[in-house]
Amino acid sequence: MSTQKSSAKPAKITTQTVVDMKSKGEKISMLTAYDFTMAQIIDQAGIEIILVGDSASNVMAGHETTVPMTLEHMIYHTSCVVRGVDRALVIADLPFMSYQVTTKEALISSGRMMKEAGAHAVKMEGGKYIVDTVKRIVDAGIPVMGHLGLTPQSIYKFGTYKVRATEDDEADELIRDAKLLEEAGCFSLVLEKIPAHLAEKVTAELSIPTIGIGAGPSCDGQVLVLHDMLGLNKEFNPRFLRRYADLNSVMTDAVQSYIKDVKNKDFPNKDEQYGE
Ligand SMILES: Nc1nc(=O)c2c([nH]1)NC[C@@H]1CN(c3ccc(C(=O)N[C@@H](CCC(=O)O)C(=O)O)cc3)CN21
Ligand SMILES: CC(C)C(=O)C(=O)O
Ligand SMILES: [Mg+2]
Repeated sequence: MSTQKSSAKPAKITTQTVVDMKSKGEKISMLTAYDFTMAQIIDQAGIEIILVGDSASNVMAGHETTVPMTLEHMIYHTSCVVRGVDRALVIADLPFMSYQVTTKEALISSGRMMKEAGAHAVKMEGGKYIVDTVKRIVDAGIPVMGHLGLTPQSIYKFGTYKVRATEDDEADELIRDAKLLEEAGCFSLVLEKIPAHLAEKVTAELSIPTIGIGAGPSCDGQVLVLHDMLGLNKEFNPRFLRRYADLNSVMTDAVQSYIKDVKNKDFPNKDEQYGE
């Protein structure tokens, strides 16, 4: 009989774990979460990385873009997620304008995310112009995930959410940025909505893992917004999205059954009330 306890939990996932997964050729799974309950479910389901995305701006707060998201709100969402997590690596997006103005501000924002929220790492969008900032944050002991390609915080600069780096000069710039971010100390890199062959090239040229969203199958891992892949969200239909459930219909049916039972006086019944 094995001496290993069958109830033993897998080792906690660290940034080194995900870097090692790339060398072993094991794919990395990542999903977003913004609250305790959802984080607990996906952590227990076995997800390796939970991203507290600034997509909370869209999914939680109902904004059109991620631009209005604040550091205070990201700290709140991240602290909720951290309380639900036992083994996954929790990475928090730094919101727009909490890291771009000065390196000092980026350090303060990252430090608050670690100390007040309990994040294990931070993520920030951008290439060349943030590499010095990334270096300082990594030097301070905070792991950083990069994010290139479609960078939603720059939507007002680009004007669309179209696929990025389809032209050679843009693709070359993305490859240069990816290498700079790796040299600056990023432990991993999100590639969003870029051609699959470009993501394949970046993935082959880097020793840190790439996590793709709309970046094809060659990335070392994949990420989706939880509410999108659960089918909670009916309006968002990009080509890269695969829905694994239709929770919108499940919830609508449940709520309509409840309304019907209340109207028909079928709820509550004898067992669902108190006698005294
Ligand atoms: N719910 C949700 N899911 C996400 O994946 C997500 C967010 N919110 N918010 C932050 C960013 C924004 N992201 C986006 C936004 C739009 C497209 C997109 O493909 N939109 C259109 C095409 C737009 C165009 O071609 O101009 C589409 O076809 O769905 C993709 C990723 C990814 N992130
Ligand atoms: C889509 C992922 C990569 C993200 O940045 C977010 O959810 O905010
Ligand atoms: Mg984001």
